[in-house]
Amino acid sequence: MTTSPSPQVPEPGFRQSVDMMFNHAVALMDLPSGLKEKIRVCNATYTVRFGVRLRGQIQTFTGYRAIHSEHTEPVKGGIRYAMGVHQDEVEALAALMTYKCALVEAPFGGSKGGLRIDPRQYEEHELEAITRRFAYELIKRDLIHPSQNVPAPDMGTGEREMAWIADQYARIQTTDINARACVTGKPLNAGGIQGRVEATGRGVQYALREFFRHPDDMAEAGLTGTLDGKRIIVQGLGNVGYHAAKFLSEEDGARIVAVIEHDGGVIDPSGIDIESLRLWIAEHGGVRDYPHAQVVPDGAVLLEEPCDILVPAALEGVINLENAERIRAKLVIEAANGPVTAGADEVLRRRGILVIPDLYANAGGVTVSYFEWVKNLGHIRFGRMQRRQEEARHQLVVDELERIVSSMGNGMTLSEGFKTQYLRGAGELELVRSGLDDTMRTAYQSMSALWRRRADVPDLRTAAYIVAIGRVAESYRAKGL
Ligand SMILES: NC(=O)c1ccc[n+]([C@@H]2O[C@H](COP(=O)([O-])OP(=O)(O)OC[C@H]3O[C@@H](n4cnc5c(N)ncnc54)[C@H](O)[C@@H]3O)[C@@H](O)[C@H]2O)c1
Repeated sequence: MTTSPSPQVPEPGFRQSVDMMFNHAVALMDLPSGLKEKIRVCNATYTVRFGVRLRGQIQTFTGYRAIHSEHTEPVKGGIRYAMGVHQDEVEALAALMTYKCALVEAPFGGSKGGLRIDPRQYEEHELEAITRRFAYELIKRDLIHPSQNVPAPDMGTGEREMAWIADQYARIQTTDINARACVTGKPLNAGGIQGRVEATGRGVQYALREFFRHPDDMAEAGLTGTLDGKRIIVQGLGNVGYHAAKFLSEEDGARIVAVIEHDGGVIDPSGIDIESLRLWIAEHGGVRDYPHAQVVPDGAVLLEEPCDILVPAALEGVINLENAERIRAKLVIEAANGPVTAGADEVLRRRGILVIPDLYANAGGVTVSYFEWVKNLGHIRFGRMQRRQEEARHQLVVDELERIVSSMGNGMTLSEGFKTQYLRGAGELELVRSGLDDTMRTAYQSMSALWRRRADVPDLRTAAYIVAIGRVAESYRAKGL
């Protein structure tokens, strides 16, 4: 492990970083400057403050819902529970949602929400009361609504919070037959879809598999072969990091050589057993004292260990101007949103370290959220065909889904993989995984092809932004502002 003094260079904030990445891309696009500005800005950010009586006194909470772009509605984006939540952060995350949805052709505009709270400080019944109150504030302003604004889980929230939100919506909007489609990431028994919990980590796996089918891109990173035996470091063993690490190690033969968590890191060059570590964290609240690998108190230094693939899957800004020169991965895949700052991005590029950008890498979550939303709106059950006569019914369902999707009038279609699997009578999980795989492969190909085709496009991130912004611009051209 190496250390060096921090350079005295100003680091842009998260929102400035996203703006800088956007600006790099639009500088290479032939779009009217007014339209560029319209696409860049966040349309609106709502701040709500509300009180909840807890432990005998009233506590006041602050929450946000940012709506970046309504070029397609509903707008979509997770709700984050963390102490660091603030307006700039939700606006940056909402902007990323706009570009992410456009890149993977999920028919949504971009939004994001957050509540400034440390969820670990509250009992479950307290969190339920706070979540229901926050949801109420958003519902009464149509900031949660099946056709207007559809949240999902993000850091600090999961199925449980989404179930409370869906239930709160149904209690208020008692006549809305589409109530279940007001939020995605719900538990199965509350209108969820199989494969949503794993979706973002699964998407990271599919993204890496597709990268390893592109020898020219691999050569840029100095990588050869397949995922088998590759050394991977993961930061954050939460929803995204855990599933990515689990699938990559169990199904692709990759070796997870280090894991970084909020209270430290663990390192073992021969490979870490992800299930055992996950269990330890669940029981002990962190990695400290984990007995089966070396534990390092300052986990962040493990970002700088040599590896083939670095998977930041926790916070934004963790690879920045302070440590970018010391990163020794060949490839960084941004499973989290915004883990590499705009300044660090340039340093990594200069040093030949390839970055697979967040707007693509973690798009698995919103992709499967789209399947869940369509399932809820269609009031159907995806599932295995029982009898021959059900074939005709399956075709009817596909036709109906196509009608729903095309009636949105944004040129979107159901993927061929999804339709084929559905007509074949595959189970819901197979359908979801095949649709996700299709989506991740197609999006990678569009991003990589543009990067290869245009000498002036410096990296995959800029290519991804150009593809995404081009689609948003096209939507404005077709429908007007
Ligand atoms: N959940 C999704 O479907 C989804 C979809 C797209 C993008 N993302 C992004 O992925 C990232 C992680 O989200 P998540 O849903 O997995 O959150 P999560 O809350 O499930 O997990 C986050 C993990 O990071 C750990 N962590 C917190 N601070 C840390 C630190 N300083 N160093 C190392 N680890 C730390 C936490 O202990 C936790 O295990 C976020 O950037 C989020 O926006 C999530």
